[in-house]
Amino acid sequence: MIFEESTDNLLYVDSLKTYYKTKTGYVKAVDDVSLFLDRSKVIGVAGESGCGKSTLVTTIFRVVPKNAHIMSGSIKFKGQDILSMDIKRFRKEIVWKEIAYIPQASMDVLDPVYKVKDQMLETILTHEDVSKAEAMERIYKALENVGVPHEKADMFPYELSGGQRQRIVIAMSLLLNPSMIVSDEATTALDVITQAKILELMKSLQESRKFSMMFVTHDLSLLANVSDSIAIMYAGKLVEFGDVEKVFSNPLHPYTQLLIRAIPNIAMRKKKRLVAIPGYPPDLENPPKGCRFAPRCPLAMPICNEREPELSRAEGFHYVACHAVSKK
Ligand SMILES: Nc1ncnc2c1ncn2[C@@H]1O[C@H](COP(=O)(O)OP(=O)(O)OP(=O)(O)O)[C@@H](O)[C@H]1O
Repeated sequence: MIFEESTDNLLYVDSLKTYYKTKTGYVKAVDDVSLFLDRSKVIGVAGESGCGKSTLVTTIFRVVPKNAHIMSGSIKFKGQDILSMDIKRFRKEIVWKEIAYIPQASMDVLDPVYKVKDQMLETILTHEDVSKAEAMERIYKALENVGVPHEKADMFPYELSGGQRQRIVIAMSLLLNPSMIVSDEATTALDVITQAKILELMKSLQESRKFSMMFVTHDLSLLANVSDSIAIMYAGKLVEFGDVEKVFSNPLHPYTQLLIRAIPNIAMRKKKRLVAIPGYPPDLENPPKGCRFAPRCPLAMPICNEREPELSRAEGFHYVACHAVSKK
């Protein structure tokens, strides 16, 4: 247990291991990950495709594929272990009501054969004992909050644009006033202008409604303006975790440094060339013995190929798992 549990923690993930069983072994998709999210705060989880972000999210929601195994660890929400909770109770009391989900593809939440209002009604009526009229009033208010006209409630999802659908999913996620929203690449499929608007909307709703948010993305640049803390994942491991200002102004892990240097900056473009990270992430069925980033790391030392670095505190709320940093 690296982080001491506190009453400020809304979500507390401790030493979580979620592996996928294959014909030849186990894919170590989330491998000993610990992190926390405080009440009314935003955590950004970033890393390249395949580093285990979605596996972390599906483990929290208990919707992992059949071949996934939670090997060890725990996830606490408001102090209660949600992995060992009875699944029916979890679905009734936690999903949507306490933790809501905004996925990358809004169609994963919106059923194409039902009108928007019918899906929103169902979300309310399966969890709460309110009249249909009351529920409709809440739906219109929720749509207003995300800038979608009332008449769109009578449409089918395919009659709406991608941005409108994403706004509706955001409205749906807030219908039951959850304490936490998990957004998994929720803006990735949108054009940059719509993406910026949706991000702004999510941030302003988060500030006014004071829910916590886990914002998962492969695009680190999106996190600077929305997050309070940042968790960087690499090949199933958490390699850096800390206060957003600290991570952006003083990235400690060589992988985080490269990720930040890979962010395009229009103002800097003439002076600085973008740096692509050489090589590929390892095979998670047979990851390297020591640090999983060592084969791509410009600072790798012999110990990095031998021993796995542990996440440890650098200073204040800033943690890193790197032998080169702990040697400094
Ligand atoms: N059902 C599965 N069976 C076996 N391996 C899987 C399964 N689902 C995912 N994986 C593997 O687990 C690892 C983590 O995948 P995951 O989808 O969690 O990563 P990610 O960071 O969310 O990637 P992306 O951004 O591309 O969605 C990858 O190596 C992936 O190939």
